[in-house]
Amino acid sequence: MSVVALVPAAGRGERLGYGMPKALVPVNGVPLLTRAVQGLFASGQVQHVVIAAPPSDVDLVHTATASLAPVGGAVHVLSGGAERTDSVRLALEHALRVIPDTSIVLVHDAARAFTPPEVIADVVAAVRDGHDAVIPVLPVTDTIKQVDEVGVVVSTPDRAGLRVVQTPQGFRAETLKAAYCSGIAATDDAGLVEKNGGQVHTVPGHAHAMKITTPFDLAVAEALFAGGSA
Ligand SMILES: Nc1ccn([C@@H]2O[C@H](COP(=O)(O)OP(=O)(O)OP(=O)(O)O)[C@@H](O)[C@H]2O)c(=O)n1
Ligand SMILES: C[C@](O)(CO)[C@H](O)COP(=O)(O)O
Repeated sequence: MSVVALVPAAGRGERLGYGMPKALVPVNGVPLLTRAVQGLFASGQVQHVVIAAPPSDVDLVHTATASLAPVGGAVHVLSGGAERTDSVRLALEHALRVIPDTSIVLVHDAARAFTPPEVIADVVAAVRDGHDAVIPVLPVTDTIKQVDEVGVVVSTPDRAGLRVVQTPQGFRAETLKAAYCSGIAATDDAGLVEKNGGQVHTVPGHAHAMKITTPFDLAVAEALFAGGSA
């Protein structure tokens, strides 16, 4: 039975503004996507990685990542979609078609390139333990306000019950397939499972699993990972 990681990597990276697709942006010489795939395989739990690549760079991504797979595993590359959810859907369909023994599916943003392999292994372990859907989370450290359309505060939710959500998000393959067949929308994959009536379990995330979104995030990553690792 295979653990397959889907890696949505087709975003344009407009908020980063680097002038190339964000997944290909190097941090200290190594592209974010390469780092993300290396982390998945370093967890020791993942056999196959399916990358939804920027449509203009499918061949380049294939060449850059093919050799990262361990013996018995493989990296698959396809063209991503217009939105993140389209990219994940395409990668999931590909995985279920070409890797028939897929039992556990991870969905992991290329933009979370520095996620520690231990977090990835913890997510897989929790799915193996019987949870249908598992997400890594961190506590919220700022006070959060809900505001209306003109910026006036409406309420202050109790942050004790709030969590920041990271990836990889892990699923029983059948659970994720059912969620994507439901036709509902959400900003993360576990949100689809939740809206489809499923239960989502949490495990501790890690600060290094931050999503590289802005130039500030990139500068933090370059400083933290200068010379290899923090
Ligand atoms: N059509 C898309 C959009 C996003 N992603 C991926 O989803 C992850 C999370 O998206 P985000 O960090 O928001 O990336 P971008 O969409 O590239 O960012 P921006 O909104 O700034 O353009 C990234 O790994 C990104 O490559 C994708 O595969 N396909
Ligand atoms: C999946 C995700 O990374 C969890 O935090 C996040 O929802 C992706 O957000 P995006 O900015 O819409 O890509």
